[in-house]
Amino acid sequence: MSKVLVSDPIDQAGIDILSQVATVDVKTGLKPAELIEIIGEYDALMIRSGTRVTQEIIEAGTQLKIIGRAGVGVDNVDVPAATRHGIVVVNSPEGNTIAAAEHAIAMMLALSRHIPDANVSVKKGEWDRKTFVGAEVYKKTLGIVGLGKIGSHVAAVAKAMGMKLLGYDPFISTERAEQIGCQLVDLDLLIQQADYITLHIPKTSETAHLINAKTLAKMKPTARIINCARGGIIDEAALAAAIKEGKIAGAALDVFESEPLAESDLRSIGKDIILTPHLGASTAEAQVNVAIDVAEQIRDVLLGLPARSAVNIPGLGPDVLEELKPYMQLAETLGNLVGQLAGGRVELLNIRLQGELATNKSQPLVVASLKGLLYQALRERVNYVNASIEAKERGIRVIETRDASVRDYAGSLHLEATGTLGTHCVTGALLGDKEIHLTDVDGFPINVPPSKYMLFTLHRDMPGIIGKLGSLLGSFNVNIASMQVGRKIVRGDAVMALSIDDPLPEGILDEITKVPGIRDAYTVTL
Ligand SMILES: NC(=O)c1ccc[n+]([C@@H]2O[C@H](COP(=O)([O-])OP(=O)(O)OC[C@H]3O[C@@H](n4cnc5c(N)ncnc54)[C@H](O)[C@@H]3O)[C@@H](O)[C@H]2O)c1
Ligand SMILES: O=C(O)CC[C@@H](O)C(=O)O
Repeated sequence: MSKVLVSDPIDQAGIDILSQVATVDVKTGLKPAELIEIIGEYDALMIRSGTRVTQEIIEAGTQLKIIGRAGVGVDNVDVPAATRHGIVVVNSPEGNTIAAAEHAIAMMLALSRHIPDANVSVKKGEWDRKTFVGAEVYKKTLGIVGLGKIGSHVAAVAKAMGMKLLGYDPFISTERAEQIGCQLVDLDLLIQQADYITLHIPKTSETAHLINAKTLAKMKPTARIINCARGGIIDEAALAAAIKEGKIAGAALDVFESEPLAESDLRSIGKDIILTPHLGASTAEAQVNVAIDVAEQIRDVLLGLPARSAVNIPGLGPDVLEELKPYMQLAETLGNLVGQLAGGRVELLNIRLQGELATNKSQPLVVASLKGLLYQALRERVNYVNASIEAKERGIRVIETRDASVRDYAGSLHLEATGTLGTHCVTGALLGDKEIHLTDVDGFPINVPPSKYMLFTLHRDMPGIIGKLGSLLGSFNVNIASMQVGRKIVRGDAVMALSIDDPLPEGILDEITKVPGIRDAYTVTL
């Protein structure tokens, strides 16, 4: 049975799902060295934002197949290192969207009305109504930086409260911004005009210290800024100074450059700053959502199925996966077959998407073909995550082409592998949308489903040859399950495709090629 380590607090709903397929150990608060020591036993690691999954941990996780982040941000995982090791990294892109958006709105209102400090004051026995005079958000301008999932929900709620919306997001269109009800502007204008600024962007090299002493100096003295996205997008020292010097009116922060927040000037600011300990996703609902979302993906991957939100499998979102799943299996089978026919070291793989497949996304099919091609060399170590990297490292060049005019089948895939021992090609299609059929081998038309053990011969189409091959196989106790000949012209060259019940015994291939008329023979295991 597989083993899963849960190293941050995760809702029980997720643990229950994992327990269906694995032994689950919940060990929270581990130090990096403790995690390194035990990670080698586990097939999967499930985390929230508390565990930092470094390259060292990934290298120690020799059995790891998947890292599941119960949340959105994967900045606490070394994703490139996971990719190099063929480990799938999944997240829950939408499970905590509402929770994070509502936290940002709550922060904005709490900051405007000084609710946290007023609450503390009353609890201390005071009745001070002067100190806590606030500001309304109605008719004020909210500048939203990042109009993705959370930013869009913040926009909808803020609009309903009568706020005017400005948005900055270089990756969305004006039309999308209009749909959200935001006027798309550049960052400078947003910073200068907004009464409230809320950040909903990832932390990247471009967004690190996006809000700094210079940008803070351009804000209105009455402006308030909210960060429920990622620590480090705001320069904390510059922010503390700007509030203390009255350059801006206040800030509400849920995330920090370093978490937990250590000694910081931010703590010494009174009612004009609100600090929460990374609570954006901490609602009962969001924790159930993300735990279920990620646990289901870990379960699926441990069962050998694909994950729907893998961040390091390019182009393989749930919609694409649903549509292409049967074709991915076809691509993998053809890759495996053509790799074995080519033998030696493959240097070039030509992938042609034919018929209706020509209009589909090609990247997942390329990845699946490469996974199949590399299977003989790498076995279980190659997967959808690292197939492209492994191929690149082996110097395998990939060419993709499309031909919508091929209409023999609704959609078909043609793979041609050129290597040190020559060139071979195979074509396959799906029958009834599911069943894989080989429809061409080395240019000869056939129509056979692939089987685990197969034998292909290239021979002259002449009387008696099938009988001779059958007798030879019989003398080695090899049972033929099915056989088909593909030829272009009568008594010309032909291909024979045989499904056999067991692997071919050692030495028999040489005997087969000695049969008069048989030029070549290949055995494959699929
Ligand atoms: N505080 C929390 O607990 C909590 C919870 C959930 C998410 N988050 C964080 O919130 C952020 C937003 O999450 P989301 O789900 O909305 O992500 P998302 O991917 O849906 O949206 C992010 C948006 O930012 C935009 N963007 C990227 N780089 C930008 C840049 N340089 N300038 C302006 N816009 C840029 C993207 O185009 C995208 O539209 C992430 O950092 C996520 O980790 C925090
Ligand atoms: O795990 C958490 O509570 C925080 C999650 C949040 O930062 C996220 O990116 O989804």
